[in-house]
Amino acid sequence: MTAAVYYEHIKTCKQSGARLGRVHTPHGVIETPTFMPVGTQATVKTMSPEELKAMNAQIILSNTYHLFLRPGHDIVREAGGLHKFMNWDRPILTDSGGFQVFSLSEMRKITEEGVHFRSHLNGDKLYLSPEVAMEIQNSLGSDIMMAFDECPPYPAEYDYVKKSLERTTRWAERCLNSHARPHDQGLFAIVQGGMYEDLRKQSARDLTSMDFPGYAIGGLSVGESKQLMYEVLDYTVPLLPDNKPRYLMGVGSPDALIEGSIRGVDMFDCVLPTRIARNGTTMTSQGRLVVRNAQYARDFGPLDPACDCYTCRNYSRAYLRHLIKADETFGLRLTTYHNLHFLINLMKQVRQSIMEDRLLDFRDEFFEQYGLHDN
Ligand SMILES: CC(C)(C)OC(=O)NCc1c[nH]c2nc(N)[nH]c(=O)c12
Repeated sequence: MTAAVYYEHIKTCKQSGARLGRVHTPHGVIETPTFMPVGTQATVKTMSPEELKAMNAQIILSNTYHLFLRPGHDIVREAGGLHKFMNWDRPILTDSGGFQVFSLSEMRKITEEGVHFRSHLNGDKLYLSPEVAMEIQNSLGSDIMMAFDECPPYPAEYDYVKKSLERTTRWAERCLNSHARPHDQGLFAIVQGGMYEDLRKQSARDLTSMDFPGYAIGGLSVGESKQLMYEVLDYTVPLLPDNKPRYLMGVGSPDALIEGSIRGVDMFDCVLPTRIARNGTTMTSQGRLVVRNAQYARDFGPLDPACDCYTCRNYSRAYLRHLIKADETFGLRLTTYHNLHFLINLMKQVRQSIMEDRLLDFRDEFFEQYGLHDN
């Protein structure tokens, strides 16, 4: 019986070492490298499933922590699972809640068993552990589940990071042992280890010895410089098996997506495109454009002349600026649609460049146009 989630290598870019691949899941095949729109509370904010399909979103991310707190994973299970609940029939990846507990909730206590914390919504005393995180993700019925981990703060002392990654490894084993549906849900382990090379190697070695269907790199994009993040990737990605998907968590600026792909990463997620859209900041082929700025009041051209998305084909910068200034929901929808389309289209160009063995050339062209000369 083949595993529910497996990686198919298509080719390696002769110029950059990046790879073209497919991740097979129970709800469909994902062409990689790919960017995953974030739908934390069972919706990619302001987007309908039809719009996400129109822009060719292949897979979306949702969060165990948030759905555990609200509406409760039992309701989602009774609805027939997350795909049915949110009317999305393509792949879903759920994050495990570990990271969100540490970044969202107060009054938390970490023990070997798990984490006691208070809901950031109503202060209720709650508990998450590897076993509970697996039970929740089983109820959600996501195609790819993440192991329950601790993402240490940055910066963090060597000893703290070492103890934390060793517990994260023990938690990963408990997730593997309590996985009820390994044949229809793929469980990815999460490599931690902060910015310490020997700890990243220890985490990768211990987790890859347990043979998970896929591996994520956590604990990056936590405030470190991009150069330091790329350095950590340079020595961490090669430690991961080349026949399994590699997922860099929380990373999504255009340059980081290209640099991560060059280093062999297959999957990315980030709230950036949806979050900045809601305050009128957009990603265009000429770089970031804050469409709410006064200079666009009488600019009747498209947001991005080089873009063929619904927003750029039908509306002007002046109209978008007006909607955002007037706090009109439609404005948020239009900027969100464009930003997601921009990143999804960027990854399509990355895959095309890998196919043509010219990803480094593409990076230089993109950086030049996008105004990223300093990288
Ligand atoms: C600050 C942002 C969110 C941009 O990045 C990170 O924190 N990056 C790390 C990260 C994101 N999501 C995760 N999920 C889990 N289970 N573990 C993690 O380490 C992470």
